[in-house]
Amino acid sequence: MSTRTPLMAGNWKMNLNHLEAIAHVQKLAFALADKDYEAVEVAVLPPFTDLRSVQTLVDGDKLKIKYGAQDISAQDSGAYTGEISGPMLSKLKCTYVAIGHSERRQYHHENEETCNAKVKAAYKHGLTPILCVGEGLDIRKAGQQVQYTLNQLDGALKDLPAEQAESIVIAYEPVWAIGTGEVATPEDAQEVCGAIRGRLAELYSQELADKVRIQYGGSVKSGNVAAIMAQPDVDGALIGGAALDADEFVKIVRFRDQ
Ligand SMILES: O=C(CO)COP(=O)(O)O
Repeated sequence: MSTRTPLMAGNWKMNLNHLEAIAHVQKLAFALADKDYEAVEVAVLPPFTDLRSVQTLVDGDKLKIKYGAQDISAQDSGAYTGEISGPMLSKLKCTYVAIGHSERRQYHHENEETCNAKVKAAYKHGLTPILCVGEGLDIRKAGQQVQYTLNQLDGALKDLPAEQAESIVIAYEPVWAIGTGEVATPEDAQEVCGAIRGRLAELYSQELADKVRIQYGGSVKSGNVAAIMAQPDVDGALIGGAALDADEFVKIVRFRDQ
C-alpha cells in the first residue's frame, strides 16, 4: 500500500481571468471539506495573471488548496520580455510549477535542455516542479511510448540531486489523450507510470522512486478517474478541461466515491 498522498491538480491553461479565478476557487473552497484535503492534495495552476488573486484568497481565508504556475523562466531576472521568474512565483507563495507541458513543447519549442534548466530554477526558488512528459500519437502507434517518455525524463532530470528529485512530481500526459476525450486505458497509464518509477529507481534509488508522485493527465473526468487511480503507480491526475468546472473537479478530488 503506497503512502503517497494523491495530488489532484487542475491545469487551467489559458482559461479564467482573475475575477473568474476568484469565483472558481471560492466554489472549490466552499465544496471541499477537511476530509477531502486529508485524503488528497488539491492544487490549481491558474494563468500568471490570476496568481495574485488566488494567493490573496488562499492566504486570507487560510484555504488548504495549493496553487502554482504553468511555467517558469530558467532565468532569475533580466532582459527576458514576457517571462516570469522563480523569485516572482515564490514571492506569491506558489507551491508548484508545471514544467515541459506538451503545449509548451509544441508551441514554444521547449525541449529536454530547457526543461532541465527550468526544473533546476524551480528548486532554486523553493518551488516543486510538476514535470510533464508523454508521447505523441505517432510514437504510440510505433509502440515506442515507454522509451520516448523515459528519454524525456532522463533529459529533464540531468544532474538533479536526489535531495531535490525526491520531491518532484511527474505528470505522464500522452499527447494524443490531451483535450481529445480519448483517455488512455488504465493499463496504458500504468505501463508508462510504472516505467517512470522504474527509471527513477535506476537513476536514484528504489526508496526515492517510491516517494515520487506520478500523475496521469489526458481527458481525465469524474467518470474515468477512479479506474486510473486504481493503478499502483498512478498517484494523482493533472486535469485540464474538466478542472474548469468546479463541481466536476470536486468529483474528481473525491474519486474514491465515484
Ligand atoms: O493537458 C492536460 C493537463 O495538463 C490535460 O488536458 P485535458 O484534461 O483537457 O485533456
